[in-house]
Amino acid sequence: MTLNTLSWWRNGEEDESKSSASSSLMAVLASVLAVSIVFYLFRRTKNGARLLPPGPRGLPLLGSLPFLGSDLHVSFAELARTYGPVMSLRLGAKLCIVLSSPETVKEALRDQDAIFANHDGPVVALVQTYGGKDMTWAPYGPQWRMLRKVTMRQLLSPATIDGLSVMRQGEIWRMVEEIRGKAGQPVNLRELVSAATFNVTMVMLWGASLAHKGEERDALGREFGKAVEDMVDLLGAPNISDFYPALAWLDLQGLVRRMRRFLLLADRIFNSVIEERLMMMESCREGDPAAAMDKKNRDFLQVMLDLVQNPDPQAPMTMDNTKGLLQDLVAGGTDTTSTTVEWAMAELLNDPERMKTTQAEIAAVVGEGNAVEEVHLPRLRYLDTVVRETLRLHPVLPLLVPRRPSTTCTVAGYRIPEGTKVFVNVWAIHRDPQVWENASEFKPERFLHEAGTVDYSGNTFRYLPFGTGRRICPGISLAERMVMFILASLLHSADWTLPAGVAPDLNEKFGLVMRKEKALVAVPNPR
Ligand code: HEM
Repeated sequence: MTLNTLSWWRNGEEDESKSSASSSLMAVLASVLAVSIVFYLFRRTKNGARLLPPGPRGLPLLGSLPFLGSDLHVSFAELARTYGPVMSLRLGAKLCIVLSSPETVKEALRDQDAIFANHDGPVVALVQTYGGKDMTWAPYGPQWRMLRKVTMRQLLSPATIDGLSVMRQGEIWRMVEEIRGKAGQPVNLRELVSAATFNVTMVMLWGASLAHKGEERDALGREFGKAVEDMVDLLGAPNISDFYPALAWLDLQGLVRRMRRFLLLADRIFNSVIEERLMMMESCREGDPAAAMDKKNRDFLQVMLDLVQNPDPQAPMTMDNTKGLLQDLVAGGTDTTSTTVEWAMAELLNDPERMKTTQAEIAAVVGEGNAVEEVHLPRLRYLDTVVRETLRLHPVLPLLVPRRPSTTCTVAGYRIPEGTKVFVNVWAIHRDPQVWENASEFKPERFLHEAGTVDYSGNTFRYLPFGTGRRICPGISLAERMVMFILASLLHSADWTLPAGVAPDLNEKFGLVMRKEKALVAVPNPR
């Protein structure tokens, strides 16, 4: 093209004066080109990084989109073998970076934590959260800080979590009853566990409003639980609007429309529980002692509404923030927890010896015939390693929540431009044979030997099931407790086997939350 352009200039040369004008113009063009090159090189040198990270070239307009399989984490891991632990590629119009080693993640998310503190949310996330009024999708800034502080201090603090243990226990014991009633029959463990997790989350969120509602509350749980699962799938669905932001207004796949339908349902439920609670609070103020809520056992909703009504001047909380946080806690707390339990059960069903070891420990700590209680959990050390190993092989968010650097920066000597979408391939790091011995094997014992060196804190960059840095999951201690409690209760209530003729399978299905491809079905045999 350059040659053609130049020949176009030459074709126009008719006499000497024109030729000299043309020479001057060529000189000007050459100077502009030279200055641009120097400026370009200088910009790259100033950032300390000369180039974008290596990566596949891709096609014009489409980038690498046509070449990626449906399991994005696996495609990224395969490409990283060729291009290295910092890789760049285009997905449609979007420049993306993939980090796939403990060193590069540490350099980005710890050493440059503030730059990488924005999540890069999909278009549908803003619809789901009243325009980003929640914590997960809020940009890193004052609103996020306020919501994070409130959540850590008031909702997910050890005191609040302890205060709600009786409520959790009640729900899990109901699940155990259901299992006993189905002895010898195949049970869909995904449905059972996600219903139980959802009920536990609901009682923690607005338990006081559910205390007397029996069947009505179970029906609500089923309807809302299924809707939340679909909503989480929508958050992870590939969306043309995310790859080509200029086309977002067309909503070509109708994903925004689907998210709006979910929001209508969520809003109806949130508004009705909030209105009911506000009426309760009003009666309480008017002196009706039956309406007063035990201060110690306040559920999450009560804590949030108290904050809306008596705002902390440094952290003013609005009704939209309340509903946004409810969305975060429902989405963040249910699917992640039940998916982890399902993977752990799938691994143990695949490994009967380790299933026996786990059950023997639970029986020794809890006692045959007794119900599991949360006080038993700290003594279940082997079960703890089973959970850690499950989260290593099956990190529920295999690419974490993508980040968006707020300024151009450098990782491993490469330039990471502001505004790119940065994926952290935790799945690949957790299965990297250079990082883990016998990386693809399920060996919980490795965590007995690694005790104290590998934890959930996000400071061990080869193990990041809850992420790292400022955006690390705020629900770690609740998640740990719920996963352990549900698993211990399942394993103590029955001897589980796969249905006759069914082979163990551990196939994954990629999504924001990575589930088993097929729901796990198993038979609870009386012990
Ligand atoms: C096994 C269960 C869970 C796993 C594996 C998990 C994992 C994660 C991960 C990987 C992130 C992203 C971190 C990052 O970007 O670095 C995250 C964020 C988050 N999680 Fe969890 N999580 C679990 C349970 C929970 C629970 C029980 C809650 C609350 C009830 C919760 C609430 C959140 C919230 C609100 C965020 C967004 C934080 C922010 O943007 O600042 N999660 N979680």
